[in-house]
Amino acid sequence: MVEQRTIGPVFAAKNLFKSYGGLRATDNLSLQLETGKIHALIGPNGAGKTTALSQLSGELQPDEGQVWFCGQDITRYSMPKRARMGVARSFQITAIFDDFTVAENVAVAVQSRAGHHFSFWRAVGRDKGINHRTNELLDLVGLAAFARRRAADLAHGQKRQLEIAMALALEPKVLLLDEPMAGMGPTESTQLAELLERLKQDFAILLVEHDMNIVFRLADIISVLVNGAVIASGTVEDIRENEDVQKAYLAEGY
Ligand SMILES: Nc1ncnc2c1ncn2[C@@H]1O[C@H](COP(=O)(O)OP(=O)(O)OP(=O)(O)O)[C@@H](O)[C@H]1O
Repeated sequence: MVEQRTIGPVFAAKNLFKSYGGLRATDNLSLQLETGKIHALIGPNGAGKTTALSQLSGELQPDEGQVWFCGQDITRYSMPKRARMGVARSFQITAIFDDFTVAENVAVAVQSRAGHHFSFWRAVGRDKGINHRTNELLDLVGLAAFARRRAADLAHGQKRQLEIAMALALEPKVLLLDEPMAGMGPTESTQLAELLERLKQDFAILLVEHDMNIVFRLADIISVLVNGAVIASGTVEDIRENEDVQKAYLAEGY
């Protein structure tokens, strides 16, 4: 678990811009993430959510602006470097090995964090420290009962739980979650929402999510993107009542 707390924002985007030809996909985007809070980024299709997330994770460089993590300007750092520092993007940096068991997948992630990248064939499953941490993570995400199951045989929602366990193995401070509920039924979504509620006290979380019920349930702060720009930012109540937001969503036929 992450014990260290940072006062103020752990992670911040400052005045990001990104254009594709004449199209401004990110238009002066600023936002802040704090430990213990879920900040949801919402907006109609094509509003620029994925483009924004990619600049935060390091997959994409902004044309202008900065990304800060724990007081450090990380704008020019690659995605792997940011991940090593503690900025985890789910669900794109974690690749599940289908033929490994659930526990083996988590153990590989734990071991890679511990720095044994090249010896995992020999040591996975034999190192007590790694096994202990693996079991802790499986408990945390609710997969302890499935530890010995082949990863390929998990249900869709359980794979998402496994991906979260693998992301947590890297001991991040920031979780950037890219539509975690996509493709899930109501029961699986509810389970994942409960997991995020359990996790949130220890992390600064950015949630890009289409499912408004989930957003309204989980978010402490919501920022609404339209044409790459934040048109409103505030609490669930602020955003529900905001006329510009209602118009933007109505225009899209929501
Ligand atoms: N590589 C690219 N080249 C050109 N245009 C792009 C590229 N990536 C995104 N865009 C455009 O930038 C805008 C924002 O796209 P983005 O995928 O970030 O939106 P989004 O809010 O994530 O959409 P959705 O909710 O549909 O996933 C869109 O108009 C999109 O067509």
